[in-house]
Amino acid sequence: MDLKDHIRSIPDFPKPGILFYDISTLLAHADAWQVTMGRMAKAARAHQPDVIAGIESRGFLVAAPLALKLGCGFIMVRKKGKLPGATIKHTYDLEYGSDTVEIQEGAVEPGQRVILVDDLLATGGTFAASIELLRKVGAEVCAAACLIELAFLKGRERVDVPLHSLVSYDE
Ligand SMILES: O=P(O)(O)OC[C@H]1O[C@H](OP(=O)(O)OP(=O)(O)O)[C@H](O)[C@@H]1O
Ligand SMILES: Nc1ncnc2[nH]cnc12
Repeated sequence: MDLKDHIRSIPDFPKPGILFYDISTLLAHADAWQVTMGRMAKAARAHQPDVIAGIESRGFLVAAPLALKLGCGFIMVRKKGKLPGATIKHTYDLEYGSDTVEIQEGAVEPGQRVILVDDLLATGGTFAASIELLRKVGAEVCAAACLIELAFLKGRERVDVPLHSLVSYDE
């Protein structure tokens, strides 16, 4: 199955000049979602993770089912101000705008193998910031995975762990 057949692209969202890759159509298609999660699980399993970390919000849609499929725990990398207790923050640039991600201290046991998962890799700022946060709380980030890679933005160069993407766009 070609997953691209199930991903819509919408010009000029959320800003002029941005071609937005919309996974709503893929998630709404039972077979396409099943195939997506099967492929991601196959790539992820090889790294023998203890924990799957998902990035808010679209990343949760992929990361939480992946954790269930692999029998791993799931932890959240969230936008600022959403997590209770002691947290660590990092601000970074997006393809459109900027954001701050946050993780709870103690979210992982020191040395636990964590795979970081998001729906889409654009400039790589979100992955790079989240990897930094996970390391600060003692995780061993063994891999990263996403459904869509915008290869022309070269975000992969900012990710210093093995990165799996299921679908790649060159423009
Ligand atoms: O590689 P980058 O340039 O950092 O961009 C990728 C990030 O941008 C999108 O999130 P967005 O901030 O739109 O939030 P959402 O998941 O809550 O929709 C996407 O889900 C990734 O998390
Ligand atoms: N072009 C894009 N489409 C969908 N989500 C994104 N997140 C960052 N860039 C994006």
